[in-house]
Amino acid sequence: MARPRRLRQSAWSRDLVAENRLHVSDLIWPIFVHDRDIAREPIRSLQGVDRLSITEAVKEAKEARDLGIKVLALFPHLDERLRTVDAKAAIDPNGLIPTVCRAIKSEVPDIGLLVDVALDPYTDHGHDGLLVDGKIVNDATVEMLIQQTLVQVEGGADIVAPSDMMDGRIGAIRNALEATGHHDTLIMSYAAKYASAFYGPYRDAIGVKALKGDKKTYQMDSANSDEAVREVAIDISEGADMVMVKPGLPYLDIVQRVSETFKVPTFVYQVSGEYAMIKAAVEKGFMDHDRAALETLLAFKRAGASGILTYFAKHVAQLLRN
Ligand SMILES: NCC(=O)CCC(=O)O
Ligand SMILES: [Mg+2]
Repeated sequence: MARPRRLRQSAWSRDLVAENRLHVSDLIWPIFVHDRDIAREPIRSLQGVDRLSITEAVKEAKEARDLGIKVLALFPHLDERLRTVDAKAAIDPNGLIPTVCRAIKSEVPDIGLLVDVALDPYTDHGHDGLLVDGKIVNDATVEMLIQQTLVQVEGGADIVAPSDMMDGRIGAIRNALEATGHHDTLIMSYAAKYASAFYGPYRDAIGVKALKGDKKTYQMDSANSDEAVREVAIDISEGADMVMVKPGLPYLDIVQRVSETFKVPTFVYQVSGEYAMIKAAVEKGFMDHDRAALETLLAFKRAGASGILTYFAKHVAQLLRN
């Protein structure tokens, strides 16, 4: 008689036949850095996540490296006065992110640094691109993204991750990297990024106060799946080394479809709202923190993800080590 339960009868037999496993090297840890003189500042909507000073970010990079985490993703929280309609702080060679990259690379050269390429932390309106007459203008934004890429790469970033969803930016960034001798810089494209309600706490983390309108003219419509395949195909053809699907859990079907269709390294971002939901439910006593975190991360592996950006990364790296 077929008794699938035979294989489930003990921990050792379940482990023996497990089809997927979560490893610390699957994790990319996003951290928030600010330009203030405060070592750590809690983020109200992201329990357990703080904005860090540069010194503190270097300390965390060392701890992450020692835990076996391979890559940190860096996100800036800028002083209000540096957010402008032209987002010029994004292309400052001595800006916050290039400075953090230099600081981390000088003390922890063996951890990979992934930087975001998008204008939302730098604009006064909170959009990822330049806003002209109520519209996000594509090609002028791409020119800015090229400059933003180059200052970050010159600061020491290893992976650039355009999260803006402008058309043509992967090709333009790849050409600029080649033309400036940065042949080895990796591009992880946020190729299928959906206009999502789950980014709320992230906006709080980077200090976007009042987003004007929404991002539906550039981020994808959650109704669509074929469109994700077209977006990924374009970004690969333009020179992306790795692609990303975002958010994570509500888009597992897209993760699976992209990884199966293209066979390129496919990453997934377990975004701030997904993290915050688990934290809130745990706080209410509705579920177990570590089991919920590990189960969601394993689900991404099962769907075919090569790696996961998650605010749980450091904690889970500690769990996996024990
Ligand atoms: N470009 C990075 C993000 O938009 C992160 C979103 C989130 O964690 O909600
Ligand atoms: Mg695209």
